[in-house]
Amino acid sequence: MKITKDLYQGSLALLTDFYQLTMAYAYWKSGKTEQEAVFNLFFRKNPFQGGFTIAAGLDYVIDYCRNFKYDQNDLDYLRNMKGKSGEPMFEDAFINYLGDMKFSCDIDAVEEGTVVFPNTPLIRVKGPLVQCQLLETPLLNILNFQTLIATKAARITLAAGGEDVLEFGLRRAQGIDGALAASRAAYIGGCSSTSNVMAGKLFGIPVSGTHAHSWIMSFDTELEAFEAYAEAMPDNCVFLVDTYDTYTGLLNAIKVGKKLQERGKQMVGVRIDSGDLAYYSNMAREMLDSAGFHEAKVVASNDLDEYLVFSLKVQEASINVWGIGTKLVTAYDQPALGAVYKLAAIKDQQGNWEPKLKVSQQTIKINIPGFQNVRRYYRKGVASADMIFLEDQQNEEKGPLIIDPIDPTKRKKIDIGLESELLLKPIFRHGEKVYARPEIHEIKNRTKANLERFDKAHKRLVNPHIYPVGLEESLFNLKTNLVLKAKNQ
Ligand SMILES: Nc1ncnc2c1ncn2[C@@H]1O[C@H](COP(=O)(O)OP(=O)(O)OP(=O)(O)O)[C@@H](O)[C@H]1O
Ligand SMILES: O=P(O)(O)OC[C@H]1O[C@H](OP(=O)(O)OP(=O)(O)O)[C@H](O)[C@@H]1O
Ligand SMILES: O=C(O)c1cccnc1
Ligand SMILES: [Mg+2]
Repeated sequence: MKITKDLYQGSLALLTDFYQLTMAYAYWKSGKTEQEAVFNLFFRKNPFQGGFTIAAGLDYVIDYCRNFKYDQNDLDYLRNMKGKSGEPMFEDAFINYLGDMKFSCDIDAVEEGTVVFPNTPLIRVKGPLVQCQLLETPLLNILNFQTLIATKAARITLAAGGEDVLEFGLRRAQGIDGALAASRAAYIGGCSSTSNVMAGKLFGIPVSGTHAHSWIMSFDTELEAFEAYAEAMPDNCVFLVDTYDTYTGLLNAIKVGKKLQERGKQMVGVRIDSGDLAYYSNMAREMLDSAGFHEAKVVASNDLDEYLVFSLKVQEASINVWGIGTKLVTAYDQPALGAVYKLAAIKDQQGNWEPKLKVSQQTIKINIPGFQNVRRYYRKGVASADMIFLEDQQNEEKGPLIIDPIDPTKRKKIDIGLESELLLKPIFRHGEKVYARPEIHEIKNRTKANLERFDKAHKRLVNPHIYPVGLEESLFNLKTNLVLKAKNQ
């Protein structure tokens, strides 16, 4: 297993776009490597046309930054890179500089499992320009995917109304790493367990599983297959009842369930993986109930997503547990979040922060300049607005006005004295971790608790009400002036 061994145990410093290294070299040649900069990572639109997003991936980022070091193999690889002329791409002194580089940034981030919205920084990286730059690609790689999948899982589990959702995605996930990261993020987003045993081992996620059609097909009869399974796994019997005929399958499951009872064991439930899931789940419930198996679960699977879960609920299907794979772990209807990482400010020779702006014809693509933080306000315990502000201009007493970054006619006055919290928490200071990494179960609980603090209107699957996120007035003015200045250049 050379590939996986190299992937997970070697240095990940080269897991980056080559242009980060060409820029790093050019920064070094220009004497700019140590100039202090601040970058923000944010996305522009909630995925799946939804009304919210769940932040995930920070724990990977922490690992990545703590281990950020070019090892000898990395340096040799770079030393051997040749330009078009056949000359080495990078001077030796630069390679040595990379070898000596020690991660020394300040990082502030939104904790995993937090509900987040477009345009607010999920991560703020402050430090030497070259280090901030080199972190762009890996940070985006990690956070884009895990945040996307955690959000998908949250949508699905909301649709399931608190019932168990089992993540079954490994076989159709985007490769090995995609599968592992997806299982982790799906758990954070609200799934109860994963079928991916390695994810269970690596992340401490509960693992669960039933059995496949092949198990049934390997016997002469379905009944024999159920009996043999019950013999082998008396405490873990979820019988897959649809291999031949679901009605007969249910009769067989009940027969074996009764035998289990005689042994003092309980059948956990049945699984239905084809056909009309509303019709067959209701049939299963009725048959199980009349046989006295009131506690037995009806598990359903087969190409499910949040919309089908919602529809099956409306149809009053008797499903208690949802097995969901492909559409969850591949984020089927939106395969990328589209978060970006932009320079927001740089320190000038005098040590003053100079806000930076990337202009664009599309207003949505103009970044928010300056050294920012985000404050979330709650009214009677319910989240009511997020304010992006310049960290050195906190003014709590005033009762700020927030202005929509895209449509400045949308404004909201925040009342004085509302409960509030800062969303960006200190993670690293001068390269040292200052954040206690929470357990994955704690993160999952945060997702649930966070979602409960938002109005239903933001959580519905289609046409959600847009949650207000705005720029504090002085930040809005700064941005507007910079845009006007840039356009007049
Ligand atoms: N009551 C229902 N309402 C809406 N969608 C449903 C309902 N029951 C099942 N579905 C969905 O309809 C699709 C049916 O899939 P498909 O056409 O592959 O049939 P199938 O039953 O899986 O067939 P096969 O037995 O060949 O696997 C699946 O995505 C399934 O989740
Ligand atoms: O449908 P998903 O959400 O991806 O969930 C996982 C699916 O994987 C398994 O069968 P598989 O699809 O491999 O075979 P089958 O459809 O022929 O049963 C399982 O029975 C589910 O149907
Ligand atoms: O345990 C299961 O039932 C399972 C696991 C993976 C994929 N489909 C089903
Ligand atoms: Mg299938």
